[in-house]
Amino acid sequence: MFAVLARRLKRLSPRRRLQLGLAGVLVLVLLFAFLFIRTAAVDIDAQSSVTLNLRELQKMDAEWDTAILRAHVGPRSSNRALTAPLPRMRELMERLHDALPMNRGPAAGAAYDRLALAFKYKEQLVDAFGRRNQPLRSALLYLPPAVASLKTELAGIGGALAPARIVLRLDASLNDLLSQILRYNLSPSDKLAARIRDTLGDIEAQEIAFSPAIVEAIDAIARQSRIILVNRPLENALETSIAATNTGEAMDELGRQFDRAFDGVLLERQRYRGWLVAYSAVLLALLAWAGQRLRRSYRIIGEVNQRLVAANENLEHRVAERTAELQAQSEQLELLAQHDGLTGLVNMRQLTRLMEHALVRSSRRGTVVVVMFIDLDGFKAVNDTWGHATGDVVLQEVARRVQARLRAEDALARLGGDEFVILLEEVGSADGALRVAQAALDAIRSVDQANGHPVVISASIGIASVRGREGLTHDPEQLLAAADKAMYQAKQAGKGVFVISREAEWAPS
Ligand SMILES: Nc1nc2c(ncn2[C@@H]2O[C@H](COP(=O)(O)OP(=O)(O)OP(=O)(O)O)[C@@H](O)[C@H]2O)c(=O)[nH]1
Repeated sequence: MFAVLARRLKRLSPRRRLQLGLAGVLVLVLLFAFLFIRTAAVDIDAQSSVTLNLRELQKMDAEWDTAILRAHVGPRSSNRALTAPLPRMRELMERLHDALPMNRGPAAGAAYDRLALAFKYKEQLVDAFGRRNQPLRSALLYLPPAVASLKTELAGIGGALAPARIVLRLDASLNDLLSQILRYNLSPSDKLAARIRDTLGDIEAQEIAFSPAIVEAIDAIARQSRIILVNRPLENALETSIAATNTGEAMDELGRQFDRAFDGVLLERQRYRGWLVAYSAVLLALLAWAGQRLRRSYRIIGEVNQRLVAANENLEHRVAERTAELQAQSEQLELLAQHDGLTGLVNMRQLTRLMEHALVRSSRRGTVVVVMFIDLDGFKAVNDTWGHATGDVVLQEVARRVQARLRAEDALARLGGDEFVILLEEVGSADGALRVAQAALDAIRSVDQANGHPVVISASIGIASVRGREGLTHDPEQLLAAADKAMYQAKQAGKGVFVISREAEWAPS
């Protein structure tokens, strides 16, 4: 699969590959961020806060129950003890409500709703309980001392005015009432209530025999007794209902739901941690693979680079060789361009250049430049008799022998065919020039055989010269033309001689 992927990637343009690479890196980073956030997404503080709130609520609820019990059985009533915890409990309920989103699913919400309903109901019941408890506590506190006080009164002046039988009966009824009320307070029942009512009726029936003060005391005792009769069972019923609200169980359920949610989050975090470890391992493997590819690429680049350097050195070597060859060829061409191929003498082009330089030098130094135009005599006959090859040998031999008679600084050129030119510089006198002409003539005449064939040749030589500044007024063509003209005169004079141009100039003797 990797190979197929790599092949497909290779087919893409570099720009597209770069875009894909960047997108890949982005996906890897996002995936890493997602996994990391999932593993870190456990707010331990929030969880602790929920647990603490719930515990505090449970504690306050238990204390509330204790306060209710105290109000129920205790001697005094305290409505404040029943209502004081309510604001804090409401606040805790609010906090738990705010923490509900930490749960997933509807179970925690339902448990919270049940608890809220139970609390609301319990609050109403406690409110009603408080309203009943107040007069009941007062009556219960009132009754024993009131009965004792009345009894004392009956034993004193208040009883002295009434018949002793009635006083005794009222005293006994009061004793019954007190014990019945106390029993009723502990365990109310309809039967006991009926007996208390009977006792009360009996007591009230005897009022007529007593003073108004005693009547008033009896009425007050009867009133308080009836309050106890009415409120005791109601209060008991309210307390039973309060106990039945079962807020404790509702809180336990809500606590279980929160614990389950927290456990779920913890499990999820462990699962994502596992994913994160696996992801990191894959990422490391990818990085190792990329590193290996990179190393391989560098190695290939290094090898290619070495080969390029070697090829470059080879190329430089070949270029140097080729340049040297071209240089040699160029020099050869230059040589060919300046020399006559048959005799190796300088040609017309080079002769012209040599003459230009010689004329400049003579004008500067005031010396004489001499040009001798040589045309062979009888050469055609050699060609015609012995062939062109033999004619060539004659030309080469003429060149060699004339050259041998000249100074190193003198020049001998072949213009073509059987025409040669001698260039002399710094010629002291006309005699000197004539000696050279004679030597050349002798050298040419000395060629008497070629290729084993007998040959007879001579030469007609025309001599021209120019001196000092005059040289500047002459160019090579003029000087050569003057020599050529003189050579023509030599031909006309019968060949085998040399003629000096009439314009020739010589150094003053
Ligand atoms: N072998 C040979 N012959 C050449 C060459 N160049 C020219 N020739 C021949 O040289 C001869 C020159 O002719 P001419 O100068 O009239 O011959 P000549 O017998 O010396 O006659 P004059 O100059 O009138 O005395 C011709 O036959 C040309 O064909 C060459 O390079 N080699």
